[in-house]
Amino acid sequence: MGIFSYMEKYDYEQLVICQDKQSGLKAVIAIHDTTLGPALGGTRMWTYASEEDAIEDALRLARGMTYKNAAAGLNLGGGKTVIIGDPKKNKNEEMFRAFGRYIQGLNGRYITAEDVGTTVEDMDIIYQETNYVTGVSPAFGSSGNPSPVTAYGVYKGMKAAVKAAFGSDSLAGKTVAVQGVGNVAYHLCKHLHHEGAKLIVTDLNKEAVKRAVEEFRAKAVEIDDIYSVECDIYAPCALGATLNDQTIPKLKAKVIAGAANNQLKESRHGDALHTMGIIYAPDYVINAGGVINVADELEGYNRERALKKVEGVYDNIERILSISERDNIPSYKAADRLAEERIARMRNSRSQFLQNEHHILTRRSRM
Ligand SMILES: NC(=O)C1=CN([C@@H]2O[C@H](COP(=O)(O)OP(=O)(O)OC[C@H]3O[C@@H](n4cnc5c(N)ncnc54)[C@H](O)[C@@H]3O)[C@@H](O)[C@H]2O)C=CC1
Ligand SMILES: CC(C)CC(=O)C(=O)O
Repeated sequence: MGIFSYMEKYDYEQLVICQDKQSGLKAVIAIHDTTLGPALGGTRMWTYASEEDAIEDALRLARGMTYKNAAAGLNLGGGKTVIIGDPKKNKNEEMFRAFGRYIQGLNGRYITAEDVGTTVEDMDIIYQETNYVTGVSPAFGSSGNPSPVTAYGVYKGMKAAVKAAFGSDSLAGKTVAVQGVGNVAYHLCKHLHHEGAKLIVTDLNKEAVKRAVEEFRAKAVEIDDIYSVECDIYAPCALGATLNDQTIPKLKAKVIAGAANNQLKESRHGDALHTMGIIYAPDYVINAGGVINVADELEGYNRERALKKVEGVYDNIERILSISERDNIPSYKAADRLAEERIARMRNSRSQFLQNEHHILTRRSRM
């Protein structure tokens, strides 16, 4: 499908292609929907197989942010950036300065933060060029790395999903298979270990696996074996699309609850999980802790207030799973419905306001 047809199909507002020869910056900023407010979403740096793959990833992730921010009750729209490159080899200061100027050029329509491959230090550099960046160092009055807070939200959401599946939200004695033990999952594993869960982990990065084995007595398995291990909960915490035709038939877990964005390869995979009776905590609802945390910066950051809001992920997952059960619909559909209804209500109330304003102006011109 051509880019314009794809953007039209899912109602995207804007796609910005940024390049800076000197620094090697090649970035794609996708803004999906700003009905609720400026588009907030992180910047991912990744080596993509093709430019088309990078654009598609930016678009898909941006739309996910619209739904995430709406479902979390934030007054923010959805956007995301991908920078094409290897975060271990291709970063430089000029690149993030150049990127910051592109963000500034959007004049507040898009606000960024961390995602896979970018760090607080990168945000600090962007901050030299624009105020439209969050997740900057606490030294600047900002909230710092969002990953531990995302993990806290995933932990709370996992408990709500476990309650729906097993009748109690305790994770003590439960076995959790964690795919990817990076920034978010490391902190998630800490919470799970502390509550007495047993951990099975895998990661492409052997150092990350070693740390989880040593600190949390996790059992390590090979990359492809994580889907078929005996466990109660599968926690996808690496990249997207890991719930697909190949993996779903292998799953033994009764609950899927993890941090990764865009876990379902296609919507029909969410339908398949529902048919199989697997409780799926919708990705953008359970992993909203990070964005809830950085969004708090927009009101003047208060850690305690932010964490309180993040605890609401438990209630949100509980609500969505109960709608899913009541209406016998897949949980991803229940979540999409909540997000879409909120956006539609706000769009409607805004257009009502404009209509009234128009009415008053028309009357005035007759006086
Ligand atoms: N950092 C945050 O606050 C948030 C992150 N997310 C999502 O959560 C996921 C994880 O994010 P982070 O922890 O920040 O990223 P990260 O890059 O620190 O961790 C991801 C880990 O997954 C590993 N990995 C990649 N492909 C793999 C595979 N096929 N099998 C096993 N391991 C694999 C990587 O080696 C890495 O250690 C991403 O999908 C991200 O978009 C969502 C919301 C907020
Ligand atoms: C990392 C977050 C602060 C925002 C984001 O991009 C996300 O939730 O995926």
